[in-house]
Amino acid sequence: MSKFKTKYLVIGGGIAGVTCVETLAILHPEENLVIVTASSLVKRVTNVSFYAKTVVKFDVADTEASSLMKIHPNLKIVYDSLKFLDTKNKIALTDDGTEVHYEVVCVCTGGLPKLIDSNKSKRILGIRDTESVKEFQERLTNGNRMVIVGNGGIASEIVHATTGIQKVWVIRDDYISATFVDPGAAEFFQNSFKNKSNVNNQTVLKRHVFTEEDTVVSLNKDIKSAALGPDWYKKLENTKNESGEQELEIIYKVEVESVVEINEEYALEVKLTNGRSIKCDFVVSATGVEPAVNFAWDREPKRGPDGGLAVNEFQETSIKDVFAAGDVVFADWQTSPHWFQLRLWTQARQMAGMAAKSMHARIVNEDIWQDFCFELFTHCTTLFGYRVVLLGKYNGQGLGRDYEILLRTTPQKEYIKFVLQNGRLQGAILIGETDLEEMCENLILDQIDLSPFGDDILNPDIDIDDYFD
Ligand SMILES: Cc1cc2nc3c(=O)[nH]c(=O)nc-3n(C[C@H](O)[C@H](O)[C@H](O)COP(=O)(O)OP(=O)(O)OC[C@H]3O[C@@H](n4cnc5c(N)ncnc54)[C@H](O)[C@@H]3O)c2cc1C
Ligand SMILES: NC(=O)C1=CN([C@@H]2O[C@H](COP(=O)(O)OP(=O)(O)OC[C@H]3O[C@@H](n4cnc5c(N)ncnc54)[C@H](OP(=O)(O)O)[C@@H]3O)[C@@H](O)[C@H]2O)C=CC1
Repeated sequence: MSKFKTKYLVIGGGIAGVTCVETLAILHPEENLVIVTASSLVKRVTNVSFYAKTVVKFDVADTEASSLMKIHPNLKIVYDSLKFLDTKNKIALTDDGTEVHYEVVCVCTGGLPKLIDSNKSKRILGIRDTESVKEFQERLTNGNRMVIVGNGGIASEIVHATTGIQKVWVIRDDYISATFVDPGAAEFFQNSFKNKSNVNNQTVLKRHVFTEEDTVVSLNKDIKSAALGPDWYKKLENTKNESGEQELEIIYKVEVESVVEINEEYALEVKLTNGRSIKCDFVVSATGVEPAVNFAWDREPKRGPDGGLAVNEFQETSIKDVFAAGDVVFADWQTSPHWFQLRLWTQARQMAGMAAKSMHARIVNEDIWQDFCFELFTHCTTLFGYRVVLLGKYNGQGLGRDYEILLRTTPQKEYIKFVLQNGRLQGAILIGETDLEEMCENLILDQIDLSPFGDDILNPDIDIDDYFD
Protein backbone atom coordinates (compact mmCIF):
# COMPACT_ATOMS: atom_id res chain seq x y z
CA MET A 1 0.00 0.00 0.00
CA SER A 2 1.47 3.41 -0.98
CA LYS A 3 1.02 6.63 0.97
CA PHE A 4 1.47 10.19 -0.30
CA LYS A 5 1.27 13.56 1.37
CA THR A 6 0.31 16.57 -0.73
CA LYS A 7 -1.12 20.07 -0.42
CA TYR A 8 -3.29 19.75 -3.53
CA LEU A 9 -5.23 16.69 -4.72
CA VAL A 10 -7.24 16.49 -7.96
CA ILE A 11 -9.51 13.52 -8.78
CA GLY A 12 -10.24 12.78 -12.48
CA GLY A 13 -8.42 13.25 -15.78
CA GLY A 14 -11.15 14.86 -17.88
CA ILE A 15 -11.10 18.47 -18.99
CA ALA A 16 -11.97 19.68 -15.48
CA GLY A 17 -9.26 17.66 -13.68
CA VAL A 18 -6.56 18.55 -16.20
CA THR A 19 -7.47 22.25 -16.26
CA CYS A 20 -7.31 22.28 -12.46
CA VAL A 21 -3.81 20.73 -12.59
CA GLU A 22 -2.67 23.16 -15.30
CA THR A 23 -3.94 26.19 -13.39
CA LEU A 24 -2.32 25.04 -10.14
CA ALA A 25 0.92 24.51 -12.08
CA ILE A 26 0.86 28.23 -12.89
CA LEU A 27 -0.31 29.43 -9.48
CA HIS A 28 1.78 27.24 -7.20
CA PRO A 29 4.39 25.22 -9.12
CA GLU A 30 6.65 24.72 -6.10
CA GLU A 31 3.98 22.84 -4.13
CA ASN A 32 3.18 19.11 -4.33
CA LEU A 33 0.14 18.11 -6.35
CA VAL A 34 -1.33 14.62 -6.83
CA ILE A 35 -3.82 13.66 -9.53
CA VAL A 36 -5.79 10.41 -9.24
CA THR A 37 -7.02 9.34 -12.65
CA ALA A 38 -8.87 6.18 -13.59
CA SER A 39 -7.65 6.48 -17.18
CA SER A 40 -4.07 6.77 -18.47
CA LEU A 41 -5.28 9.07 -21.27
CA VAL A 42 -6.35 12.52 -20.14
CA LYS A 43 -7.96 15.46 -21.95
CA ARG A 44 -6.16 18.70 -22.74
CA VAL A 45 -7.46 21.89 -24.25
CA THR A 46 -5.56 23.07 -27.34
CA ASN A 47 -5.87 25.78 -30.03
CA VAL A 48 -7.79 28.22 -27.88
CA SER A 49 -9.21 31.10 -29.91
CA PHE A 50 -11.28 33.99 -28.61
CA TYR A 51 -14.31 35.22 -30.61
CA ALA A 52 -14.88 37.74 -27.81
CA LYS A 53 -13.79 38.22 -24.17
CA THR A 54 -15.88 35.32 -22.91
CA VAL A 55 -16.63 33.48 -26.17
CA VAL A 56 -13.90 30.90 -26.52
CA LYS A 57 -13.47 28.14 -29.05
CA PHE A 58 -10.97 25.36 -28.52
CA ASP A 59 -10.03 21.83 -29.49
CA VAL A 60 -9.61 18.97 -27.09
CA ALA A 61 -6.92 16.33 -27.43
CA ASP A 62 -6.28 13.00 -25.74
CA THR A 63 -2.85 12.84 -24.23
CA GLU A 64 -0.90 10.51 -21.94
CA ALA A 65 -1.33 11.57 -18.32
CA SER A 66 2.46 11.41 -17.94
CA SER A 67 2.76 14.42 -20.27
CA LEU A 68 1.29 16.56 -17.46
CA MET A 69 4.56 16.13 -15.54
CA LYS A 70 6.17 18.44 -18.09
CA ILE A 71 3.94 21.31 -17.02
CA HIS A 72 4.06 20.65 -13.29
CA PRO A 73 7.44 19.72 -11.82
CA ASN A 74 5.95 18.47 -8.53
CA LEU A 75 3.09 16.44 -9.95
CA LYS A 76 2.53 12.84 -8.90
CA ILE A 77 0.08 10.73 -10.92
CA VAL A 78 -1.85 7.87 -9.29
CA TYR A 79 -3.46 5.66 -11.94
CA ASP A 80 -6.42 4.38 -9.99
CA SER A 81 -9.99 5.16 -8.98
CA LEU A 82 -10.96 7.06 -5.88
CA LYS A 83 -12.85 4.70 -3.56
CA PHE A 84 -13.35 6.64 -0.34
CA LEU A 85 -12.94 10.26 0.71
CA ASP A 86 -12.36 10.80 4.43
CA THR A 87 -12.97 14.53 4.61
CA LYS A 88 -12.43 14.85 8.39
CA ASN A 89 -8.94 13.37 8.33
CA LYS A 90 -8.32 14.59 4.75
CA ILE A 91 -7.39 11.20 3.29
CA ALA A 92 -8.35 9.87 -0.15
CA LEU A 93 -8.28 6.09 -0.53
CA THR A 94 -8.10 4.45 -3.96
CA ASP A 95 -9.30 1.02 -5.14
CA ASP A 96 -5.86 -0.57 -4.76
CA GLY A 97 -5.37 0.88 -1.26
CA THR A 98 -3.23 3.94 -2.03
CA GLU A 99 -3.70 6.66 0.60
CA VAL A 100 -3.30 10.31 -0.34
CA HIS A 101 -3.20 12.79 2.56
CA TYR A 102 -4.22 16.21 1.24
CA GLU A 103 -4.99 19.75 2.42
CA VAL A 104 -7.43 20.71 -0.35
CA VAL A 105 -9.05 18.42 -2.91
CA CYS A 106 -10.97 19.00 -6.15
CA VAL A 107 -13.40 16.30 -7.29
CA CYS A 108 -13.66 16.20 -11.11
CA THR A 109 -15.18 12.77 -11.72
CA GLY A 110 -17.45 13.93 -14.56
CA GLY A 111 -20.73 12.39 -15.63
CA LEU A 112 -22.23 9.20 -17.00
CA PRO A 113 -24.78 8.82 -19.78
CA LYS A 114 -28.30 8.64 -18.41
CA LEU A 115 -29.80 5.83 -20.49
CA ILE A 116 -33.41 4.95 -21.14
CA ASP A 117 -34.26 1.43 -20.13
CA SER A 118 -30.58 0.69 -19.45
CA ASN A 119 -30.95 -2.71 -17.79
CA LYS A 120 -32.84 -4.37 -20.53
CA SER A 121 -30.52 -4.64 -23.52
CA LYS A 122 -26.87 -4.28 -24.44
CA ARG A 123 -28.11 -2.88 -27.74
CA ILE A 124 -29.12 0.36 -26.03
CA LEU A 125 -25.95 2.43 -26.35
CA GLY A 126 -24.82 5.56 -24.55
CA ILE A 127 -22.00 7.70 -25.98
CA ARG A 128 -19.48 9.12 -23.55
CA ASP A 129 -15.93 7.99 -24.16
CA THR A 130 -13.68 6.49 -26.81
CA GLU A 131 -14.73 2.92 -25.93
CA SER A 132 -18.43 3.69 -26.33
CA VAL A 133 -17.75 5.31 -29.73
CA LYS A 134 -15.91 2.15 -30.86
CA GLU A 135 -18.91 0.05 -29.94
CA PHE A 136 -21.18 2.48 -31.76
CA GLN A 137 -18.96 2.30 -34.87
CA GLU A 138 -19.21 -1.52 -34.88
CA ARG A 139 -22.98 -1.38 -34.59
CA LEU A 140 -23.10 1.19 -37.42
CA THR A 141 -21.00 -0.97 -39.71
CA ASN A 142 -23.20 -4.02 -39.25
CA GLY A 143 -26.62 -2.43 -38.76
CA ASN A 144 -29.37 -1.40 -41.16
CA ARG A 145 -31.59 0.68 -38.88
CA MET A 146 -31.01 2.56 -35.65
CA VAL A 147 -33.30 4.48 -33.38
CA ILE A 148 -31.87 7.66 -31.83
CA VAL A 149 -33.58 8.90 -28.66
CA GLY A 150 -32.99 12.41 -27.26
CA ASN A 151 -32.89 15.88 -28.76
CA GLY A 152 -29.66 17.40 -27.47
CA GLY A 153 -26.06 17.69 -28.63
CA ILE A 154 -25.23 14.02 -29.17
CA ALA A 155 -28.42 13.14 -31.06
CA SER A 156 -28.02 16.17 -33.37
CA GLU A 157 -24.41 15.28 -34.12
CA ILE A 158 -25.19 11.62 -34.80
CA VAL A 159 -28.01 12.47 -37.17
CA HIS A 160 -25.71 14.82 -39.06
CA ALA A 161 -22.60 12.61 -39.14
CA THR A 162 -23.88 9.10 -39.89
CA THR A 163 -24.55 7.75 -43.37
CA GLY A 164 -25.49 4.43 -44.92
CA ILE A 165 -28.01 3.47 -42.26
CA GLN A 166 -31.71 4.16 -41.76
CA LYS A 167 -32.22 6.55 -38.87
CA VAL A 168 -35.36 6.97 -36.83
CA TRP A 169 -35.00 9.99 -34.54
CA VAL A 170 -37.44 9.94 -31.66
CA ILE A 171 -37.87 13.26 -29.83
CA ARG A 172 -40.29 14.49 -27.23
CA ASP A 173 -40.28 18.08 -28.51
CA ASP A 174 -41.91 19.33 -31.68
CA TYR A 175 -38.70 20.57 -33.25
CA ILE A 176 -35.14 19.23 -33.51
CA SER A 177 -32.06 20.08 -31.42
CA ALA A 178 -34.18 21.69 -28.71
CA THR A 179 -31.41 21.78 -26.07
CA PHE A 180 -29.47 24.28 -28.13
CA VAL A 181 -31.80 26.09 -30.50
CA ASP A 182 -35.35 27.34 -31.05
CA PRO A 183 -37.94 26.19 -33.61
CA GLY A 184 -36.79 28.79 -36.16
CA ALA A 185 -33.19 27.65 -36.07
CA ALA A 186 -34.34 24.04 -36.22
CA GLU A 187 -36.23 24.88 -39.41
CA PHE A 188 -33.14 26.65 -40.75
CA PHE A 189 -31.10 23.46 -40.19
CA GLN A 190 -33.75 21.19 -41.64
CA ASN A 191 -34.14 23.30 -44.78
CA SER A 192 -30.39 23.22 -45.23
CA PHE A 193 -30.11 19.47 -45.06
CA LYS A 194 -33.32 18.73 -46.97
CA ASN A 195 -33.18 21.08 -49.93
CA LYS A 196 -29.69 22.14 -50.62
CA SER A 197 -30.31 22.97 -54.28
CA ASN A 198 -33.74 24.51 -54.04
CA VAL A 199 -33.51 27.40 -51.68
CA ASN A 200 -34.31 31.05 -52.12
CA ASN A 201 -31.38 32.80 -50.49
CA GLN A 202 -33.22 36.04 -49.67
CA THR A 203 -32.59 37.55 -46.29
CA VAL A 204 -35.69 37.85 -44.10
CA LEU A 205 -35.78 40.25 -41.17
CA LYS A 206 -38.65 40.30 -38.71
CA ARG A 207 -39.54 41.42 -35.22
CA HIS A 208 -42.03 39.49 -33.21
CA VAL A 209 -43.33 39.87 -29.72
CA PHE A 210 -43.00 36.29 -28.59
CA THR A 211 -44.46 34.59 -25.61
CA GLU A 212 -42.99 31.37 -24.28
CA GLU A 213 -45.88 29.53 -25.85
CA ASP A 214 -44.95 30.86 -29.28
CA THR A 215 -41.48 29.48 -28.98
CA VAL A 216 -42.76 25.92 -28.91
CA VAL A 217 -45.05 26.30 -31.90
CA SER A 218 -44.96 23.21 -34.08
CA LEU A 219 -42.79 23.53 -37.10
CA ASN A 220 -44.72 20.77 -38.65
CA LYS A 221 -43.88 21.86 -40.13
CA ASP A 222 -18.97 2.70 -14.90
CA ILE A 223 -16.75 5.39 -16.11
CA LYS A 224 -13.30 4.61 -17.29
CA SER A 225 -12.31 7.48 -19.49
CA ALA A 226 -13.21 11.09 -19.94
CA ALA A 227 -16.05 12.41 -22.08
CA LEU A 228 -15.39 13.01 -25.75
CA GLY A 229 -14.85 16.41 -27.21
CA PRO A 230 -16.19 18.71 -29.88
CA ASP A 231 -15.07 16.75 -32.93
CA TRP A 232 -15.82 13.24 -31.72
CA TYR A 233 -18.48 12.65 -34.41
CA LYS A 234 -15.97 13.12 -37.22
CA LYS A 235 -14.89 9.54 -36.42
CA LEU A 236 -18.32 8.40 -37.54
CA GLU A 237 -18.01 9.91 -40.99
CA ASN A 238 -15.83 7.02 -42.21
CA THR A 239 -17.98 4.38 -40.59
CA LYS A 240 -20.61 3.22 -42.99
CA ASN A 241 -22.49 0.18 -43.86
CA GLU A 242 -21.81 0.37 -47.62
CA SER A 243 -24.89 -1.64 -48.52
CA GLY A 244 -27.18 0.31 -46.20
CA GLU A 245 -29.80 2.87 -47.16
CA GLN A 246 -29.58 6.50 -46.09
CA GLU A 247 -32.88 7.64 -44.71
CA LEU A 248 -34.00 9.83 -41.85
CA GLU A 249 -37.38 9.83 -40.19
CA ILE A 250 -38.07 12.19 -37.30
CA ILE A 251 -40.90 11.29 -34.93
CA TYR A 252 -41.97 14.31 -32.86
CA LYS A 253 -43.63 14.56 -29.46
CA VAL A 254 -43.22 10.94 -28.38
CA GLU A 255 -41.25 8.99 -25.84
CA VAL A 256 -40.01 5.43 -25.72
CA GLU A 257 -42.34 3.17 -23.76
CA SER A 258 -40.31 -0.04 -23.96
CA VAL A 259 -37.46 -1.73 -25.78
CA VAL A 260 -37.73 -5.49 -26.21
CA GLU A 261 -35.22 -7.93 -27.70
CA ILE A 262 -36.79 -10.02 -30.45
CA ASN A 263 -35.47 -12.82 -32.54
CA GLU A 264 -36.33 -11.60 -36.02
CA GLU A 265 -34.62 -9.80 -38.89
CA TYR A 266 -34.06 -6.93 -36.45
CA ALA A 267 -32.91 -7.62 -32.89
CA LEU A 268 -34.96 -4.93 -31.10
CA GLU A 269 -38.50 -3.67 -31.07
CA VAL A 270 -38.99 -0.14 -29.74
CA LYS A 271 -42.52 0.74 -28.63
CA LEU A 272 -43.42 4.43 -28.54
CA THR A 273 -46.01 6.26 -26.46
CA ASN A 274 -48.04 7.03 -29.63
CA GLY A 275 -48.66 3.31 -30.12
CA ARG A 276 -46.16 2.90 -32.93
CA SER A 277 -43.46 0.25 -32.84
CA ILE A 278 -40.16 0.31 -34.70
CA LYS A 279 -37.87 -2.63 -35.34
CA CYS A 280 -34.17 -1.84 -35.41
CA ASP A 281 -30.67 -3.21 -34.82
CA PHE A 282 -29.83 -0.91 -31.94
CA VAL A 283 -30.85 2.20 -30.04
CA VAL A 284 -28.67 5.21 -29.20
CA SER A 285 -29.87 6.74 -25.97
CA ALA A 286 -28.60 10.32 -26.19
CA THR A 287 -30.65 11.37 -23.21
CA GLY A 288 -28.29 13.46 -21.12
CA VAL A 289 -25.77 12.86 -18.36
CA GLU A 290 -25.88 12.32 -14.64
CA PRO A 291 -23.09 13.35 -12.28
CA ALA A 292 -20.62 10.54 -11.49
CA VAL A 293 -20.29 10.58 -7.72
CA ASN A 294 -19.01 7.02 -7.76
CA PHE A 295 -17.11 6.80 -4.44
CA ALA A 296 -18.00 6.72 -0.74
CA TRP A 297 -17.62 9.54 1.84
CA ASP A 298 -17.29 9.77 5.60
CA ARG A 299 -20.14 12.34 5.44
CA GLU A 300 -22.44 13.31 2.60
CA PRO A 301 -21.99 16.78 1.08
CA LYS A 302 -25.00 18.79 -0.11
CA ARG A 303 -26.32 17.62 -3.48
CA GLY A 304 -28.32 19.43 -6.17
CA PRO A 305 -31.66 18.13 -7.45
CA ASP A 306 -29.82 16.25 -10.23
CA GLY A 307 -27.48 14.53 -7.73
CA GLY A 308 -24.53 16.80 -8.59
CA LEU A 309 -22.20 18.04 -5.86
CA ALA A 310 -23.60 21.42 -4.86
CA VAL A 311 -20.86 24.08 -5.01
CA ASN A 312 -20.74 27.78 -4.19
CA GLU A 313 -19.33 30.49 -6.47
CA PHE A 314 -15.81 29.45 -5.45
CA GLN A 315 -16.51 25.84 -6.46
CA GLU A 316 -16.38 24.67 -2.85
CA THR A 317 -18.81 21.98 -1.72
CA SER A 318 -20.65 22.10 1.59
CA ILE A 319 -17.60 20.36 3.10
CA LYS A 320 -14.73 22.75 3.76
CA ASP A 321 -11.62 22.23 1.61
CA VAL A 322 -13.49 19.90 -0.76
CA PHE A 323 -13.89 21.63 -4.13
CA ALA A 324 -15.51 20.24 -7.29
CA ALA A 325 -15.69 21.18 -10.99
CA GLY A 326 -17.15 20.00 -14.30
CA ASP A 327 -20.02 17.64 -15.03
CA VAL A 328 -20.06 16.27 -11.46
CA VAL A 329 -21.12 19.67 -10.13
CA PHE A 330 -24.44 21.36 -9.48
CA ALA A 331 -23.99 25.16 -9.58
CA ASP A 332 -25.59 26.19 -6.29
CA TRP A 333 -24.84 29.89 -6.16
CA GLN A 334 -26.96 32.93 -7.02
CA THR A 335 -25.97 33.03 -10.68
CA SER A 336 -25.69 36.25 -12.66
CA PRO A 337 -28.77 37.12 -14.79
CA HIS A 338 -27.14 35.92 -18.02
CA TRP A 339 -25.43 32.70 -16.91
CA PHE A 340 -26.83 29.24 -16.25
CA GLN A 341 -25.32 25.79 -15.98
CA LEU A 342 -25.14 23.34 -18.88
CA ARG A 343 -22.77 20.39 -18.78
CA LEU A 344 -20.27 21.50 -21.42
CA TRP A 345 -16.52 21.58 -22.06
CA THR A 346 -16.48 25.30 -21.66
CA GLN A 347 -18.05 25.21 -18.23
CA ALA A 348 -15.90 22.27 -17.08
CA ARG A 349 -12.86 24.35 -18.00
CA GLN A 350 -14.14 27.55 -16.41
CA MET A 351 -15.20 25.85 -13.18
CA ALA A 352 -11.89 24.01 -12.89
CA GLY A 353 -9.89 27.22 -13.36
CA MET A 354 -12.01 28.83 -10.65
CA ALA A 355 -11.59 25.80 -8.34
CA ALA A 356 -7.80 25.90 -8.75
CA LYS A 357 -7.73 29.62 -7.90
CA SER A 358 -9.89 29.01 -4.82
CA MET A 359 -7.74 26.08 -3.65
CA HIS A 360 -4.61 28.17 -4.02
CA ALA A 361 -6.23 31.11 -2.20
CA ARG A 362 -7.15 28.79 0.67
CA ILE A 363 -3.59 27.47 0.98
CA VAL A 364 -1.96 30.91 0.85
CA ASN A 365 -4.76 32.52 2.83
CA GLU A 366 -5.81 35.14 0.29
CA ASP A 367 -9.19 36.59 -0.64
CA ILE A 368 -10.67 35.69 -3.99
CA TRP A 369 -13.52 36.79 -6.32
CA GLN A 370 -15.51 34.76 -8.77
CA ASP A 371 -14.13 34.81 -12.30
CA PHE A 372 -15.67 37.18 -14.87
CA CYS A 373 -16.56 34.28 -17.20
CA PHE A 374 -19.54 33.40 -14.97
CA GLU A 375 -21.20 36.71 -15.94
CA LEU A 376 -22.36 35.40 -19.31
CA PHE A 377 -23.37 31.98 -20.63
CA THR A 378 -21.48 31.29 -23.85
CA HIS A 379 -21.27 28.18 -25.97
CA CYS A 380 -19.47 27.79 -29.24
CA THR A 381 -20.11 24.64 -31.22
CA THR A 382 -20.85 23.20 -34.65
CA LEU A 383 -24.28 21.79 -35.49
CA PHE A 384 -25.26 20.33 -38.86
CA GLY A 385 -22.07 21.80 -40.29
CA TYR A 386 -22.75 25.39 -39.13
CA ARG A 387 -20.90 27.41 -36.53
CA VAL A 388 -23.29 28.00 -33.64
CA VAL A 389 -22.68 30.56 -30.90
CA LEU A 390 -25.14 30.76 -28.02
CA LEU A 391 -25.05 33.71 -25.66
CA GLY A 392 -26.93 34.54 -22.45
CA LYS A 393 -30.63 33.60 -22.30
CA TYR A 394 -30.59 32.53 -25.94
CA ASN A 395 -33.91 30.71 -25.69
CA GLY A 396 -35.53 33.24 -23.37
CA GLN A 397 -34.80 30.92 -20.43
CA GLY A 398 -36.33 32.30 -17.25
CA LEU A 399 -37.54 35.54 -18.91
CA GLY A 400 -41.20 34.72 -18.44
CA ARG A 401 -43.55 35.80 -21.24
CA ASP A 402 -42.50 39.35 -21.57
CA TYR A 403 -39.79 39.44 -24.19
CA GLU A 404 -39.31 40.16 -27.88
CA ILE A 405 -37.42 38.31 -30.53
CA LEU A 406 -35.70 39.90 -33.48
CA LEU A 407 -34.73 37.52 -36.26
CA ARG A 408 -32.64 37.71 -39.39
CA THR A 409 -32.21 34.66 -41.52
CA THR A 410 -30.69 33.91 -44.89
CA PRO A 411 -31.31 30.29 -45.88
CA GLN A 412 -28.19 28.14 -45.88
CA LYS A 413 -26.10 31.09 -44.76
CA GLU A 414 -27.05 32.48 -41.37
CA TYR A 415 -29.68 32.54 -38.66
CA ILE A 416 -29.49 35.32 -36.11
CA LYS A 417 -31.86 35.66 -33.20
CA PHE A 418 -31.80 38.39 -30.59
CA VAL A 419 -33.81 38.01 -27.39
CA LEU A 420 -34.74 41.44 -26.04
CA GLN A 421 -36.43 42.47 -22.81
CA ASN A 422 -37.22 46.11 -22.06
CA GLY A 423 -35.25 47.00 -25.19
CA ARG A 424 -32.10 45.35 -23.85
CA LEU A 425 -30.37 42.30 -25.27
CA GLN A 426 -30.67 39.24 -22.99
CA GLY A 427 -29.42 36.52 -25.28
CA ALA A 428 -28.59 35.58 -28.86
CA ILE A 429 -28.30 32.61 -31.20
CA LEU A 430 -25.76 33.19 -33.96
CA ILE A 431 -25.61 30.51 -36.65
CA GLY A 432 -23.17 30.83 -39.54
CA GLU A 433 -20.22 33.20 -39.88
CA THR A 434 -22.05 36.20 -38.46
CA ASP A 435 -19.14 38.02 -36.82
CA LEU A 436 -21.55 39.41 -34.25
CA GLU A 437 -20.18 37.62 -31.17
CA GLU A 438 -18.26 40.51 -29.71
CA MET A 439 -20.99 43.06 -30.27
CA CYS A 440 -23.61 40.78 -28.71
CA GLU A 441 -21.37 40.04 -25.76
CA ASN A 442 -20.97 43.78 -25.09
CA LEU A 443 -24.66 44.50 -25.56
CA ILE A 444 -25.66 41.81 -23.08
CA LEU A 445 -23.01 42.64 -20.50
CA ASP A 446 -23.56 46.42 -20.69
CA GLN A 447 -27.37 46.19 -20.99
CA ILE A 448 -27.47 49.12 -23.44
CA ASP A 449 -30.98 50.34 -24.33
CA LEU A 450 -31.48 49.33 -27.97
CA SER A 451 -35.00 50.68 -28.45
CA PRO A 452 -33.79 53.82 -30.34
CA PHE A 453 -32.27 51.60 -33.04
CA GLY A 454 -35.45 49.62 -33.78
CA ASP A 455 -35.01 46.82 -36.29
CA ASP A 456 -31.84 48.42 -37.69
CA ILE A 457 -29.93 46.42 -35.13
CA LEU A 458 -30.21 43.48 -37.51
CA ASN A 459 -30.51 45.30 -40.81
CA PRO A 460 -27.97 43.60 -43.09
CA ASP A 461 -27.43 46.87 -45.01
CA ILE A 462 -26.29 48.72 -41.93
CA ASP A 463 -23.05 47.95 -40.16
CA ILE A 464 -24.41 47.82 -36.65
CA ASP A 465 -20.96 47.60 -35.12
CA ASP A 466 -20.55 51.28 -36.13
CA TYR A 467 -23.33 52.29 -33.72
CA PHE A 468 -21.37 51.07 -30.77
CA ASP A 469 -17.82 52.00 -31.67
C1 LIG B 1 -20.18 12.58 -27.25
C2 LIG B 1 -20.00 13.86 -26.51
C3 LIG B 1 -19.76 15.03 -27.23
C4 LIG B 1 -19.60 16.24 -26.55
N1 LIG B 1 -19.40 17.35 -27.28
C5 LIG B 1 -19.25 18.53 -26.63
C6 LIG B 1 -19.05 19.72 -27.37
O1 LIG B 1 -19.01 19.71 -28.60
N2 LIG B 1 -18.91 20.88 -26.70
C7 LIG B 1 -18.95 20.91 -25.35
O2 LIG B 1 -18.82 22.01 -24.79
N3 LIG B 1 -19.16 19.81 -24.62
C8 LIG B 1 -19.31 18.62 -25.23
N4 LIG B 1 -19.54 17.50 -24.50
C9 LIG B 1 -19.63 17.62 -23.04
C10 LIG B 1 -18.23 17.59 -22.42
O3 LIG B 1 -17.53 16.50 -22.95
C11 LIG B 1 -18.31 17.47 -20.90
O4 LIG B 1 -19.08 18.53 -20.40
C12 LIG B 1 -16.91 17.55 -20.30
O5 LIG B 1 -16.09 16.58 -20.86
C13 LIG B 1 -16.94 17.34 -18.79
O6 LIG B 1 -15.62 17.24 -18.32
P1 LIG B 1 -15.30 16.61 -16.91
O7 LIG B 1 -13.82 16.71 -16.75
O8 LIG B 1 -16.17 17.21 -15.88
O9 LIG B 1 -15.76 15.09 -16.99
P2 LIG B 1 -15.21 13.84 -17.81
O10 LIG B 1 -14.72 14.25 -19.13
O11 LIG B 1 -16.29 12.82 -17.73
O12 LIG B 1 -13.96 13.34 -16.98
C14 LIG B 1 -14.09 12.68 -15.75
C15 LIG B 1 -12.79 11.96 -15.46
O13 LIG B 1 -12.84 11.44 -14.15
C16 LIG B 1 -12.38 10.09 -14.15
N5 LIG B 1 -13.03 9.43 -13.01
C17 LIG B 1 -14.34 9.17 -12.83
N6 LIG B 1 -14.53 8.60 -11.63
C18 LIG B 1 -13.32 8.51 -11.05
C19 LIG B 1 -12.87 8.03 -9.78
N7 LIG B 1 -13.70 7.51 -8.87
N8 LIG B 1 -11.54 8.08 -9.51
C20 LIG B 1 -10.66 8.61 -10.40
N9 LIG B 1 -11.03 9.10 -11.62
C21 LIG B 1 -12.35 9.04 -11.91
C22 LIG B 1 -12.78 9.55 -15.50
O14 LIG B 1 -11.98 8.46 -15.86
C23 LIG B 1 -12.50 10.79 -16.38
O15 LIG B 1 -11.16 10.83 -16.74
C24 LIG B 1 -19.68 16.27 -25.14
C25 LIG B 1 -19.91 15.09 -24.42
C26 LIG B 1 -20.05 13.91 -25.10
C27 LIG B 1 -20.30 12.65 -24.30
N1 LIG C 1 -22.07 20.28 -29.60
C1 LIG C 1 -22.17 20.25 -28.28
O1 LIG C 1 -22.03 21.25 -27.59
C2 LIG C 1 -22.42 18.95 -27.62
C3 LIG C 1 -22.59 18.88 -26.26
N2 LIG C 1 -22.80 17.68 -25.68
C4 LIG C 1 -22.95 17.60 -24.21
O2 LIG C 1 -22.74 16.26 -23.81
C5 LIG C 1 -23.68 15.87 -22.83
C6 LIG C 1 -24.47 14.67 -23.27
O3 LIG C 1 -25.21 14.97 -24.49
P1 LIG C 1 -26.72 14.52 -24.69
O4 LIG C 1 -26.90 13.11 -24.22
O5 LIG C 1 -27.10 14.88 -26.06
O6 LIG C 1 -27.49 15.39 -23.59
P2 LIG C 1 -28.33 16.74 -23.66
O7 LIG C 1 -28.52 17.13 -22.25
O8 LIG C 1 -27.74 17.68 -24.65
O9 LIG C 1 -29.73 16.28 -24.27
C7 LIG C 1 -30.52 15.26 -23.70
C8 LIG C 1 -31.78 15.16 -24.51
O10 LIG C 1 -32.46 13.96 -24.17
C9 LIG C 1 -33.80 14.27 -23.83
N3 LIG C 1 -34.26 13.27 -22.87
C10 LIG C 1 -33.88 13.10 -21.59
N4 LIG C 1 -34.48 12.02 -21.06
C11 LIG C 1 -35.28 11.50 -22.04
C12 LIG C 1 -36.15 10.40 -22.11
N5 LIG C 1 -36.33 9.57 -21.08
N6 LIG C 1 -36.81 10.18 -23.28
C13 LIG C 1 -36.64 11.01 -24.34
N7 LIG C 1 -35.80 12.06 -24.34
C14 LIG C 1 -35.14 12.30 -23.19
C15 LIG C 1 -33.75 15.68 -23.27
O11 LIG C 1 -35.01 16.26 -23.33
P3 LIG C 1 -35.46 17.37 -22.26
O12 LIG C 1 -34.63 18.56 -22.55
O13 LIG C 1 -36.89 17.52 -22.56
O14 LIG C 1 -35.17 16.77 -20.90
C16 LIG C 1 -32.77 16.30 -24.24
O15 LIG C 1 -33.40 16.58 -25.47
C17 LIG C 1 -24.53 17.09 -22.55
O16 LIG C 1 -24.00 17.72 -21.42
C18 LIG C 1 -24.34 17.93 -23.80
O17 LIG C 1 -24.48 19.32 -23.53
C19 LIG C 1 -22.88 16.55 -26.42
C20 LIG C 1 -22.69 16.57 -27.76
C21 LIG C 1 -22.45 17.78 -28.48
